[in-house]
Amino acid sequence: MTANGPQTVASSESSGSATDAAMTDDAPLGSPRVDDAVIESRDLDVYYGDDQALHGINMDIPERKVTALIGPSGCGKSTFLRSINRMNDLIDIARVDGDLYFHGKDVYDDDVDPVALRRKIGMVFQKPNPFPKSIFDNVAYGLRVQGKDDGDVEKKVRTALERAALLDEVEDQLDSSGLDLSGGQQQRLCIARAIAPDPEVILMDEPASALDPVATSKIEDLVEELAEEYTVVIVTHNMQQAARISDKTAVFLTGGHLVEFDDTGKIFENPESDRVEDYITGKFG
Ligand SMILES: Nc1ncnc2c1ncn2[C@@H]1O[C@H](COP(=O)(O)OP(=O)(O)OP(=O)(O)O)[C@@H](O)[C@H]1O
Repeated sequence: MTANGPQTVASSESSGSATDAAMTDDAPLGSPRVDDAVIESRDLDVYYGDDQALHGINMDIPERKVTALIGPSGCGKSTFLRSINRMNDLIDIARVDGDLYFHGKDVYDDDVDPVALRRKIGMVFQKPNPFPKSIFDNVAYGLRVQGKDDGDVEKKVRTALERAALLDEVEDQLDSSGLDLSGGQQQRLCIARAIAPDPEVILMDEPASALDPVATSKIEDLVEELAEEYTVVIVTHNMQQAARISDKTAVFLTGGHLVEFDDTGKIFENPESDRVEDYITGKFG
């Protein structure tokens, strides 16, 4: 990853239609654009009915790094996350304007199949939500939908469980219900389910907030390991967690504005924005 200096713009062949919006007054401080971006958001607005939840979001998400989205409740972190793999399509009143590129292709183009997109950009939710099926069948689910044959499924299920740091704990009980696992194990099962179809990006919406400290620490270790193979975007309320595990941090503030986006060390040690500093130091939010 090559970060640009504050308020600078790297040329991006993959998003030739994008404007230099990062240079406008609304541009976030820091480095909204990076050279090895896999996801590029350009002037992204999201509305729920008449209410605008996100305003002109410009952000490049680097490949195989952890990008954390932080900010006070209701500032639009989850909305932005759901925009990336079009989960907002499932909310009737949600509407998206602007551009969201994945490898240079706008995911909102008419010819993009959202289901295929979500195989490339998987998601893990706040509350572990295994299907009422066996551990094996939970992880195999997406592969079977893709029509993989049984031998392939078996191998990929084991690989996914291993990558999710769960295989050792469940190897002898793959036929038991996923619902019988502990909360932390269930969340790792959901991570295995998300990575089994071989996505490139994993979106995580507060994946550890329902877990105890030990389970949280396992998920944090796992997130860092996953970034060796996947691009990870994680929403968290926990600033220490963002500081510990992410490479880049985006700070959203009230009203749905991205105020600052930069290397995590910079955001936490020397943010450009006074509002971000106040938020980080707990003066509000
Ligand atoms: N399904 C929805 N229908 C209508 N409004 C919504 C919907 N989801 C979110 N919103 C509104 O959009 C704004 C942003 O919400 P969002 O959940 O994205 O924020 P957030 O930063 O993730 O909050 P939190 O940290 O509390 O999860 C809020 O005003 C919220 O009320």
